Formats: sequence, structure tokens, C-alpha cells
Amino acid sequence: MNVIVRDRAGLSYISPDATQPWANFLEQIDRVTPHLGDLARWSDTLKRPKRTMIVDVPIVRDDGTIAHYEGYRVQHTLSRGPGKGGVRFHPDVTLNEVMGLAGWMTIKNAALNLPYGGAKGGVRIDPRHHSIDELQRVTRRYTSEIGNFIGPNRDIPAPDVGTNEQTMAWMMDTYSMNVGGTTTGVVTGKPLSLGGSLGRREATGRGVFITARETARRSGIPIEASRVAVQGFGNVGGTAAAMFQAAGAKIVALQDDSATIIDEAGIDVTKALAYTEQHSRLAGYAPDKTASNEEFWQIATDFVIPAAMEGQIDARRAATLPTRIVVEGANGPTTPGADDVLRDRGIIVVPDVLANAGGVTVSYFEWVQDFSSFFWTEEEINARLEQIMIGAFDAIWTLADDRGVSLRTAAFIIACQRVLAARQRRGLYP
Ligand SMILES: NC(=O)C1=CN([C@@H]2O[C@H](COP(=O)(O)OP(=O)(O)OC[C@H]3O[C@@H](n4cnc5c(N)ncnc54)[C@H](O)[C@@H]3O)[C@@H](O)[C@H]2O)C=CC1
Ligand SMILES: O=C(O)CCC(=O)C(=O)O
Repeated sequence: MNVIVRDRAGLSYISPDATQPWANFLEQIDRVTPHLGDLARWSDTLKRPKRTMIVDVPIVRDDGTIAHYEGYRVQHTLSRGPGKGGVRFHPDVTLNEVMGLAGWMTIKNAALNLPYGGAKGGVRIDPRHHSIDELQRVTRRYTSEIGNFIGPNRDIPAPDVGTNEQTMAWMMDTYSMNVGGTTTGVVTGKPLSLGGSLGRREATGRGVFITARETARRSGIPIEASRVAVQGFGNVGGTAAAMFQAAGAKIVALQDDSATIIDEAGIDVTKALAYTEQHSRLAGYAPDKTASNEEFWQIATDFVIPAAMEGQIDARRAATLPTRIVVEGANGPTTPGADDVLRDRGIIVVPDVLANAGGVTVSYFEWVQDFSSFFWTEEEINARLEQIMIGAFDAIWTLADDRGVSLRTAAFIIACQRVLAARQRRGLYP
């Protein structure tokens, strides 16, 4: 049941679970505030999303019945540019979750110095239980409902869990029909035939691998022959696993929402990807290697890549997680309490707002290409992605070293300073 609650910032919102992503985001803001100097007086800005929309998304189902779904779009900040962030289709999506995810987009975009605020959207629906026609109707209705608030200069959605290039094509088409002209720059992550960018599909997983490689280099842990566990085998986890394997690592554990596979000899990621492409889930792949959910967190590794949902590494799992480096492909997979435990144990956490920023970085490239109607080669895209990610990585790593703080706190310091300096410069009127 949905209940109206009031959080620590005194903000009311509707959620069946008042404890999760938004609360964790607020805690992260509290942790960074003492590091912000004079800008700290503006930090409440980050605790109050600028715009929060809840929309009803009704459709006629294939059997003629009428169904309603709850949709959300949260624009957390718009101080540094238009909102930017994905749209999630998942049965557990809540306003609380979308608020947290939008907050993390503010931090991520600023940490990478992309000219955006932060936003996120979602529809509380299980896409696996709907036909392609029903999903098209949901997507089009949702887009129309939030239509006045998005646009190439206002807020630019993109794919996230449960959405893909096709969803973005429908969003672009619906928005374009409503404004009376093709507007490719309203969403990113589109198909190539509609102004999409080469490299966007793989960009998030590629960025995860780039930050893992940079961390490994500085920590003296070779990726070649390292042991890796990947949770989530979709867009992000699938690409990251393939890149680790191509670099000579051994993927010893894979988990999605249907199964956990553990193989000490190494899982063949190419075969597992081909299997999930056909069956849309891991269940049934290598039945003799399946394990329980909890065993995934108990296998000894060098790298753990959470690339599924929030809150997967809590303080309890952190206390025993047998690894050396956690690279957050997912948004918000590690709770603040778990961060402390991992730090005490000397385990490096490469935070989501850096590790998974490859996706929004190539989304930025897509948006720029759409504006100029001039498209870059894949080599150009990947070279620019490397350059931006390594630049952000270096700045965050150096600050963490200088101040003796975690990589997450360092990323938040850099990002919050940029956002709040922009907020201060713009001023408040009157
Ligand atoms: N797609 C993108 O470009 C970006 C995605 N992310 C984040 O990466 C994460 C994954 O996103 P995508 O790969 O795009 O989604 P996806 O929908 O392609 O894949 C999600 C995967 O997670 C698995 N999963 C879901 N719940 C699970 C659970 N409780 N335990 C284990 N596995 C579970 C699913 O079975 C699936 O394999 C999310 O946190 C998302 O916000 C972050 C930046 C960009
Ligand atoms: O590509 C984008 O605009 C946003 C991707 C996203 O939702 C994320 O980074 O979490």
C-alpha cells in the first residue's frame, strides 16, 4: 500500500518503502556538506527536487480491459543545464526511487562536467508481462503526460532498466507528433536510424570497464587473470562482463533476477549472452553450475560489479564480501552503511556517479550530434569517452588522496561544488 511519508528533509512523498534510495542520497549529501566550504549554505537545494511529477498512464490492454500505471519524472536540479537521465520500467519503481536516481544524475552529470542538471523517470510496470503493443501504448501515453516538461532544452530522457532503443524511438515519435516536427534531441539512446549515436548501447559497460582498469592500474591489481563477479546481465552487466573477459579476466559468477551461475573455471560470457538474447534471462543456462542468490556474495573475487538494482550491498553483505574492488555499474547498489564497512576493510568502491557515467557521456555526444546533424565515427566516440572518463577519474582519485576521503565523497565534493556554484551564480529572485 502507498503511504504519504515525510523524509529527513521534511519533504513528503508517496512510497511503500520510505527507507531506500532517496534516504541514501540525503545521507550522502549530509556526508559531503562539511567539505563544501561557503557553498554549504546552498546544500539544501540538493535535498529538494526542483520538480516532481506523478502521472497516471492509462491504456486499453490487448484484451479490451483498461489498466492504469503510475508514472514519474523527477527533475532534481536544472541549475547547470537541462535535466538528463533515464526512464525505468519496473514493477517496483516508486517516487522515492526515482527521486534518489534523479539526485544521483545531478551528481554524475556534474562530476563528469556534462552541461546538464539531473533527472530520472519511471513507470511502475513489469515489461515482461506486456505485449509489444501494450508497451508502445504505455510509452506513448507516459511521454504525452510528461510532454510539457521534457524537450531538447528542458529535460532529455534515455534508457534505463526495462527500456531500450525501441522505447526511445516511441518517445521521440510521440513528442515530435505533439510539437509538430521531428525533434530527435528530445531523447538519447535512440536507434541509429533515428539520430542515435554509435557506441551508446555499449557505453555504460565500457565506462565501467575503463574505471575498473584505471583503478586496477593504480592499485597494482592486474585485470588479466583476475576473478570477477557480475550482478545484472543486461545492458550494463553484459557489456562489462564481455569487456573484462576480452581483457583476460575470468568471470566466476553471474547473477540476474532469475538465476545465479558460479563456475570456478570461468563462465563463457559470449555463450551466456547468446543464451540470454534468446531466452531473456539466465535461468536454464548451465543448470549444473547454478547456485543460491547468497552464494554470489560469498565467492572470492578481485572485482565485484553490481549492475542491477539499488541497495544490493548492505552492511551485512559488506562485512564479509571477499573482494578487493567494487565497481558500481548500477545506481545506488551500496548503502552508506556498507560504504563505511568496505572502507574499513580496505575494499575500494568506484562509485556509480563515476563508474556508470559512460552511458550519459555518450548520450551527451548523441545530443550534440543531433543538434549539429553531423555524426561521428565509433572510434571518435570511444576516444572522447575515454578522454572524459579518465579526466574525471584522475580528478576524483587525486582529491580522494589529498583529502583522505572515499572516491564517492571526492566525486560528490567535485560535483556539489559545480552545482552549488552554478546555483549561487544564477541567484535567487527576488
Ligand atoms: N542502461 C544504461 O545506460 C545505464 C544503466 N545504469 C544502471 O545500471 C543498472 C542496470 O541497468 P541496465 O543494464 O540498463 O538494465 P537492464 O534492464 O538491461 O538489465 C538489468 C539486469 O539486472 C537484473 N536484475 C534485476 N533485478 C535483479 C536482482 N534483484 N538481482 C539480480 N539481478 C537483477 C536483470 O535480470 C537484468 O539482467 C541499473 O541500476 C541502471 O540504473 C546506469 C547508467 C546507465
Ligand atoms: O544516458 C542518459 O541520459 C542517462 C543514463 C542513466 O539513466 C544513468 O546514467 O543512470
